[in-house]
Amino acid sequence: MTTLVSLNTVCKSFGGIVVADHISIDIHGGEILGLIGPNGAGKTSLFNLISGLYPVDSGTITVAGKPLDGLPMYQRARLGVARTWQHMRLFASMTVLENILVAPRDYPGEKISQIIFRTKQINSAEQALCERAMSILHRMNLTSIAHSNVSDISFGQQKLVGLARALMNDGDCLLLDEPMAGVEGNAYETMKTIVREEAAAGRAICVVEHNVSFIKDLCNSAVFMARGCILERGSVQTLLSSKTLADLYFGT
Ligand SMILES: Nc1ncnc2c1ncn2[C@@H]1O[C@H](COP(=O)(O)OP(=O)(O)OP(=O)(O)O)[C@@H](O)[C@H]1O
Repeated sequence: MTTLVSLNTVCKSFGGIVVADHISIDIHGGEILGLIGPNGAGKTSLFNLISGLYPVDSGTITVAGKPLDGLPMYQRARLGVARTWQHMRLFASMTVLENILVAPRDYPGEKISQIIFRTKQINSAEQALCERAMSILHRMNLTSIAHSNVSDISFGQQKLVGLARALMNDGDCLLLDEPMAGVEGNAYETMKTIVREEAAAGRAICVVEHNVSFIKDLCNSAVFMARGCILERGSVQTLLSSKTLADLYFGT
């Protein structure tokens, strides 16, 4: 198995709050790794460090062998780091399709010289992006709402749009931050299917999720975090059958 995402002794503190304390994790292509732990454990912070929202204090992160150190978010996205957000961050006044089209890895026509001299290529690249976005929506059974305003669709559909936007990156690393929170019914099943398909396509996927049955269903293994530390890595079943970890997680 190829290691696609690698964190090596990553540390990060905000003042006195330690969110990452010498974190080392490898995620292989095709793997779905669950990241579980109580509120405030540092799970989302880890995603923020990988995606470049915050710089690490020390340690290294590589994706497909390329170091991300010091790179801003957009350059990490270009290297194949894609993520969803706990609070979706969709553009409320835009359509579903427009929300997805903001997120390819490269935009055609970013340079003024291309816009002037290569209009045809830009048009066909934009057409290809549009087709790609529609094919992702098709996989999610959402083509009928492609032109709906994103604020007019259901919460579960909005969560899927957040995932669709991340999939536009087509990268090696997919970070899913609480994809199932508030999602039920068809959207829940679709989310599971798509995440499985993306792993089967060889991506390294990490899921932060409090929905334990989703994690049990989907993840090959899981990491248990608390107070910025990894306490244990193993199967979800094993982690949750540990009384110490269950006590920490559920506060029982
Ligand atoms: N930018 C920041 N500045 C200061 N403190 C922060 C910052 N980001 C996160 N924290 C703190 O770091 C700790 C870990 O937060 P984080 O969101 O990573 O936890 P989490 O495990 O994802 O929790 P939850 O399951 O509730 O989403 C929390 O105490 C949080 O308040």
